[in-house]
Amino acid sequence: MLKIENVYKMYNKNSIALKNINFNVKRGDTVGIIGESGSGKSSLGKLILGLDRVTKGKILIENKDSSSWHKNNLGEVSFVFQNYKESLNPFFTIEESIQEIFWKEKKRTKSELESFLKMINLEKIILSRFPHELSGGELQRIAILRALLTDPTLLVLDEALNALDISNQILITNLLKKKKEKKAMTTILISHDLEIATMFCDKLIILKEGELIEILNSDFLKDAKHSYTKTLLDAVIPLNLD
Ligand SMILES: Nc1ncnc2c1ncn2[C@@H]1O[C@H](COP(=O)(O)OP(=O)(O)OP(=O)(O)O)[C@@H](O)[C@H]1O
Repeated sequence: MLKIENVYKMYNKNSIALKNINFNVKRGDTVGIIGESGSGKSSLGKLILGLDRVTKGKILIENKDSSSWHKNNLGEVSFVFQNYKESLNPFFTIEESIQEIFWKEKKRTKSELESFLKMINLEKIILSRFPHELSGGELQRIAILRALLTDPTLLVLDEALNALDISNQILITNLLKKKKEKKAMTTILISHDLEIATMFCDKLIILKEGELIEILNSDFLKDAKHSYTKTLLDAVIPLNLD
């Protein structure tokens, strides 16, 4: 469903954020984009979402250019960015922010809203609160819930699990897995947290200084060839047991 072909991104003459990136993602796959700070992860995420233009190359979603795809299929692409705190209107209660998702449809009942909150381990009391009255982890779960309620075909999560404690990370990844199975939702998880990425993703795209240095199947992490990938993986999984 997603094809990244010879993609380059330059913000100015002297800095190349992405160099010749090539990979494909199948419908329903969960792919992690991994790399250290400044390696180009968010740049790639924005290009996939059609929020920014490639300098060279092509990004196709369902064979349509990513920049036009999301305009024609509004609602099918969803994302949660690292600045999730700004993703909610500060003047809306959490109830209003969730109802906003259904502006084209009938408003959801209180008990439906409560069951949505239950899925992300939040109490109904949250509904009447404003974003500034929630913790970072609570806000992040609301941002993910809102993204999922749009029923996306493609979900891009940019460092969207990092304010969650481990039990909520597991809860959210299980919720995402269910959605993936039910709707064949494709998920791109941008993260520097290799542990969560190896747990959750089918495939890992490793970026270093704007270059794709390795594509790894999560079931075969031991096949990592690049020394940088091995060092990264060694920090979370002892690979040298055999
Ligand atoms: N709008 C922009 N204008 C100019 N340079 C940019 C812009 N956005 C990103 N860059 C530069 O492009 C490079 C890649 O940035 P990017 O945000 O994609 O990295 P990242 O891997 O997501 O980093 P982090 O993990 O810190 O969020 C960096 O050198 C960054 O300074």
